[in-house]
Amino acid sequence: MNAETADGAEIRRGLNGVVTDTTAISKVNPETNSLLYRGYPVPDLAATQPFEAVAHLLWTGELPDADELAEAIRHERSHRDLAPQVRAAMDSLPITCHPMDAVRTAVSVLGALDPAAQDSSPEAELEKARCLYAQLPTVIAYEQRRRRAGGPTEPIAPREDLDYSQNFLWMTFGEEAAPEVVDAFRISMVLYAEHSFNASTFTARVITSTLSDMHSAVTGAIGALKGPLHGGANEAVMHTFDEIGIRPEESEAEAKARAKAWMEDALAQKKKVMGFGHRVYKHGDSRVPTMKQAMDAMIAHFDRSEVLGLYNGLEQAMDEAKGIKPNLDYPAGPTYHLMGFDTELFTPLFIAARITGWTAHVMEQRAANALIRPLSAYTGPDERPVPGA
Ligand SMILES: CC(=O)SCCNC(=O)CCNC(=O)[C@H](O)C(C)(C)COP(=O)(O)OP(=O)(O)OC[C@H]1O[C@@H](n2cnc3c(N)ncnc32)[C@H](O)[C@@H]1OP(=O)(O)O
Ligand SMILES: O=C([O-])CC(=O)C(=O)O
Repeated sequence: MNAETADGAEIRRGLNGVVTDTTAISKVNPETNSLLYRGYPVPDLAATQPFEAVAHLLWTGELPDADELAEAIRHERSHRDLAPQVRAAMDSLPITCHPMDAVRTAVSVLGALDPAAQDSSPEAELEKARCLYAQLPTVIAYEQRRRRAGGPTEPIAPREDLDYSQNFLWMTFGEEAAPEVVDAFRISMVLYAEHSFNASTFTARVITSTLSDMHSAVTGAIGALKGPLHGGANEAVMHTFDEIGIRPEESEAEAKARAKAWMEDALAQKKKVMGFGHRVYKHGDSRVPTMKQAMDAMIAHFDRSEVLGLYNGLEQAMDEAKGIKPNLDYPAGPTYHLMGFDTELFTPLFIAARITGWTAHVMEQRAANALIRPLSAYTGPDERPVPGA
């Protein structure tokens, strides 16, 4: 819904359609329904690359060669531990708080503890990015365990013999995940890693543009990601599935019929259903086919065809009624559910992936900074006297 100011300037609400800057990090192309990270098609990266290589690509602009990848893997594995103050801060929070609040707090503490927090040189920023990416799985896995334990608990220590995805699942569940599960998890990380000027990345760039520090930018970005119109949608998708009812004894067709009826009713009530629609993609999210394949693999692995019934029922009814397509959060939610994560942990998993994109944007913004400060059209009262002045 755009408007005009009194002197004819156009107002683009929500910055809809406004190009605010350039970026060399990723290209979202709704015309061809494609997404490139540094020029590489993301489905091809998801099919072939470890998440460790994609992180390196986003930060440096190039895929690592064998030596660089070995070094990236070594760095990630040796920077997973948390300072005791981080766990103490998390333990001081009630488990009734949302895990996004706990992760946001942990990042804030990590920033406060970092002796290089105010050093924004490219070398210091890259090191901060790599450390945050290595530490966030430890934070998130601990938050999952703390919630399940009902309060402070012993974390499961990271294992240096496991890669990023294997170790993430190990620290969360205390057992080695099946290779199919590890691969689906890795794919989700690659797909969630980066998406140009989305709301959370833009938030990180706005904060950086004031010459604030990287941890502050990431803390703000987490706040932006939490909302259900953005990353919070993956959690909201699962709440929809729960509201419809997940019945493992049910056939795929029965589940599909119930989901279709639920969606028809929701749309008749003019509800917004999370996991559908996108500001940029209007003909489908480029990442959904790859994530759907990963979800299908989990459905087959855990033998849960009723989840596919719910998925297809909602998608079909939305398409028939409004032609609105699913976004990445739609297949990601049920995938994380099947892997065993609590629903409230889904958006923190998005953080673990997007930390790579956010920090790449912080570095790009800083390298060619301009304070981000748009204008507004004033609609309050005309000038008037203060009583008694
Ligand atoms: C990884 C990500 O962050 S992807 C995004 C995750 N967010 C969600 O899934 C939340 C649900 N989706 C939405 O709210 C929207 O599609 C957004 C916010 C993502 C994009 O929205 P915008 O580009 O601002 O479009 P807007 O919200 O104006 O929608 C345009 C029309 O489609 C409808 N629409 C869009 N999405 C949905 C939806 N999920 N359910 C029902 N109707 C929808 C709107 O009601 C509107 O209809 P109208 O013109 O009759 O009023
Ligand atoms: O691009 C957006 O607006 C939201 C999105 O899909 C993402 O951040 O991955």
